[in-house]
Amino acid sequence: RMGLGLPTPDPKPEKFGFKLLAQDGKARRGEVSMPRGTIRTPAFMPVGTAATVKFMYPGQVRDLGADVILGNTYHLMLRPGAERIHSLGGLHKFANWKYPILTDSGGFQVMSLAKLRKMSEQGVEFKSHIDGVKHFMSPERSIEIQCQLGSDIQMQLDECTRLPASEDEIERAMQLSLRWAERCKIEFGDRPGQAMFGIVQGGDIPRLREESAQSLKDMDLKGYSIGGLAVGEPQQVMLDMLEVTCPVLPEDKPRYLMGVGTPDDLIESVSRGVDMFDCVMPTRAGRHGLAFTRYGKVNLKNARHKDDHRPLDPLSHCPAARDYSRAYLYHLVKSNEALGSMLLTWNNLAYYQELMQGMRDAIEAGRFEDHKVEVKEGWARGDI
Ligand SMILES: CNc1nc2c(CC[C@H]3O[C@@H](OC)[C@H](O)[C@@H]3O)c3nc(N)[nH]c(=O)c3cc2[nH]1
Repeated sequence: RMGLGLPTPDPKPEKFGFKLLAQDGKARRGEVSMPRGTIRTPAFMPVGTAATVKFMYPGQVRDLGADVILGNTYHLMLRPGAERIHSLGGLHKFANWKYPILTDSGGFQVMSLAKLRKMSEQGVEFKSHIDGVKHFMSPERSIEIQCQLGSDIQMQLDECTRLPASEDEIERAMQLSLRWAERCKIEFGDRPGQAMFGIVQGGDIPRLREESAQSLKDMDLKGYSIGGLAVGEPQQVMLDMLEVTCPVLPEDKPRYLMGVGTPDDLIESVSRGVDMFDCVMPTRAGRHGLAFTRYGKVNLKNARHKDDHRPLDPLSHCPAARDYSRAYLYHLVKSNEALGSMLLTWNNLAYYQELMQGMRDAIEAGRFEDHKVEVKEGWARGDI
């Protein structure tokens, strides 16, 4: 891959596992291994919601250093359908991505996208936002769908509370999610090469975060997601909840912060003990003319780039950052040309993977805090 450290191809691991390779303060360098491959952590997982990382070829995503991508149960069960993907050989074959895939359980999307929902202890009845067809999503059904997709890392069905919310509301949803985690664990059963992660809830209430994390730890799961964050709360609240949650979670299991985040979110969360991340930010921002670089953000919709012959970043490994002028990118974005979305998505995913590689190297070298300062100074310096 483009100058990004190749993972040492260890013999095909039969079982899902996590190895902690180095620590620097609370920052962790590790490896999540499974039959389809190894995830180098801290890891950023590009989002491929509808079985595609938008405007990217799978090989391109891989060449940037992505060890794993995301799929989404809610979207794929509605279209093209989990049974259809299963009969076509599963999601890896369908999307031509032979490496690990992590799928979300659909809980988040049911609450944010579906219409006419009816929640109960049993599960959630909802109507598709695409064609209005009625569906029922239970913990068991979510795991069944993720198994039909062939997902390597599966999520429990949970209820993610939006913030701000009352303590009672947060507690109710957190307790329900714990009961659903138990049911998902039973449904998932014994699959040595795959994992099902529990999802810590508890909103912005430390007591509830600790209770959720401790209860999930007692279930002895293969990995732990931290949910219910990046739902509108200030960054400091999110970081405070990480300070409360990570110390309760087992050291020897991966921790995945869902839906996060900006480059600053990533570096601050790694320094508080998070291993895995997913976010639509780099891909969605790319489609809206926004470039992430080592010099900070560059908004290619801004007329100040009209005559700027400089590339986004001459030091980047990525052709999108090196071989095209800002003036040209401005022109593509203003003309709503597909190549604009393609090049900015490519640049942004390249930057996110470079950011993660830099953190992995810094933790191994025991210089994470210094590295954090250097990276933030680069953003502050602004444009080259
Ligand atoms: C953006 N902030 C955020 N996203 C979140 C997601 C969806 C991520 C999933 O949603 C899609 O991106 C929006 C991708 O497919 C991704 O896998 C969550 N999913 C579950 N099950 N539980 C949560 O508590 C949760 C919290 C989130 N906070």
